[in-house]
This record gives sequence, structure tokens and C-alpha cells, in this order.
Amino acid sequence: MVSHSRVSIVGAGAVGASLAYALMFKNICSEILIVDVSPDIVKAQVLDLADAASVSHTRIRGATPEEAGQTDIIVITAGAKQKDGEPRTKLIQRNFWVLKNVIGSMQPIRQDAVILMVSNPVDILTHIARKLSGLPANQVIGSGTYLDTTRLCVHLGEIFDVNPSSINAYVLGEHGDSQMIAWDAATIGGQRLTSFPEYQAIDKKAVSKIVSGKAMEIIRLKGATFYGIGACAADLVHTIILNKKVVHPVSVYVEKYGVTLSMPAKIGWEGIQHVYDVPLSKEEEERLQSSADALREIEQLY
Ligand SMILES: NC(=O)C1=CN([C@@H]2O[C@H](COP(=O)(O)OP(=O)(O)OC[C@H]3O[C@@H](n4cnc5c(N)ncnc54)[C@H](O)[C@@H]3O)[C@@H](O)[C@H]2O)C=CC1
Ligand SMILES: CC(=O)C(=O)O
Repeated sequence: MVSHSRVSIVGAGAVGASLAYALMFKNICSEILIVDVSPDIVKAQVLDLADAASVSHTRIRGATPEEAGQTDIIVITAGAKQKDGEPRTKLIQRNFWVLKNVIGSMQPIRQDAVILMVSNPVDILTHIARKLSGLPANQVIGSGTYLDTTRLCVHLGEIFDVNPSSINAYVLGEHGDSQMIAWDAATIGGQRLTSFPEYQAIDKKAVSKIVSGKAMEIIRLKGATFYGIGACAADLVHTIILNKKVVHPVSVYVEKYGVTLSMPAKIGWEGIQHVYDVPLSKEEEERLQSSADALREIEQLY
């Protein structure tokens, strides 16, 4: 069994359970600890997941916040979710207090732990988690625009008739309304997306709207999103546990913008190992700057 492999999931609702489910079938964790403010939720999720765990051979159990603070990777999925029509940023009033409670109850947090923030608004909460935990910036990561980037690649995969995993394209900035697509740097097979005949026919505003609006479309139809983020967060945990040094767009403090937002980053054991500066067109750089400004306005209140 690899080291760095005890993972806690704090918040055992739909997102936490989907993550646990996706993670246990990767067979990379020595143990998954489930924590929630509701003992009934913990009991129910562990009972249900344990049936799946018996097939995957991953140990899963309920735990206290103090135990979670001693695991290698702490994933925070606790908190309120958006209602239909509600922007993620509106959740900050409720989820600030949830996060304060979660971080406080896990103290003393292991100094070499990596925190993966998933609850919304994820960029602001990643900034707050860093401040409250006192951990170095590279050890506090937000899932950020990894999910939006996945959504973009799925959509582009249909347009270009290629597997989404073969598309190198990023959604950057806020995991929210001000996010932007880095079209200029996008490639398929090393060829710039902008050079393909199909690119000329793309309505970029419409694609942007589809990608940034996908969460709300799902929320309107079934009340919440959880499988997509469950898979993305499990992949991030996998990348950390195996020190894979894979590049994903995640939320991290970026010196250049003076704020916590998503840029592509190399991820491994100690969390973020490097943040890449994507070559953007002038218009794209302005969009990313506005996204940073929008986030800074809220971030500076915390
Ligand atoms: N970053 C992303 O891409 C995504 C983020 N989310 C966010 O994930 C969060 C969770 O969503 P769901 O699981 O659907 O909600 P949910 O309502 O199903 O679960 C939330 C869980 O948090 C628990 N909780 C509340 N306060 C707590 C505390 N102090 N300590 C421990 N547990 C606590 C609740 O008891 C509940 O079980 C929301 O903020 C949502 O917006 C959801 C989808 C994607
Ligand atoms: C809810 C959310 O943040 C998402 O699905 O993107």
C-alpha cells in the first residue's frame, strides 16, 4: 500500500458520499474516514458505502473531526448548497461559519496534511481555509475550475469528435459566474484549437454559457450536482496520493493576481508543486483579471 493514503471526507452529504464512492474504487487509500455534524448521516453513509467497500477492499469508517485532522488528505465537502437561481458566492455567509467550525474542530491539524476544499464558494473558502488552518498555501487546494474544465472538454469533444481527455483546454479564474475560457492556448494533438475549421463556427459566448451554466441546469432538474465533482475530487486525491505530478486547473493563491483562483497547477504529495502561467490573448487576460477582481472584492472581507 502506498504512503500518504489516509483520506478524510468532512461533510457526508451527496458530494462527500459521491467522492467516497469514486475514491474507494481506485483502491489507493489505506482508509477513508467519514465525518459529519450529523451522526445519523455518518452512520447511514458508512453502512451503505461499506457494502461497496467490501467489493473494492477499501476500509471506510466514521470518525471524529480530531481524527480527520491527522489524515494525509482532508477533503472538505461540508456546507450549504445552492438553490435554483442562487449564485455560489451567496453561500459565503452560511459556509464561512461551517468552515470555521470544521477547521476549529480538527485542530491541531497535521502540519504536512493537504486540505482539498470543495464546498462553495470554493475559491473564497480555499482562501479562508488557508488562513484558518495556518498551512502553507501549496497545501491548501480548491477543486476550482477542474469541474468546469471537464465540462468544457466534454462539450468540445462533441464538436471536434475527439475524446475529451485528448483536449488540452482550460477554464480559469472563479469556479463561478466570472470564469473564463482560455481559447487561445487550447490544443488537440498539439494543434491549436483556433487553427481548426470547426473553431471558426463555434459561438464562444454560447459555449461559455453552457459550461458555466451546467451546474444550474443540473440543480434545476435534480436539486444538486455530485457525480461530476465526486469524480474530479477523487482524481485530485489520486494525483496527490501517488505524487503523480499531473497538471489540473485548481484553486490556489496566485501571486500574479494577488487572490485565490484557478490556474493550471502541477499536483503531488505536498499539494501544489508549480502554477503555470497560461499564454492568453489580451481580451482573455482582461477577462481573467476581472474574475480576479470579482473574487478579491469578496476575499478581502475575510
Ligand atoms: N466545488 C464544486 O465544484 C462543487 C461544490 N459543491 C458544494 O459542495 C457542498 C456540499 O454539497 P452537497 O453534498 O450536495 O450538500 P448536502 O446538503 O448533501 O451535504 C452537506 C453536508 O454537510 C454537513 N455539514 C454541515 N455543517 C457541517 C459541519 N460543521 N461539520 C461537518 N459536516 C457538516 C451536513 O450535515 C451535510 O451532510 C456545497 O457547498 C456545494 O455547493 C457541490 C458540487 C460541486
Ligand atoms: C454546484 C457546483 O459548484 C457545480 O456543480 O459546479
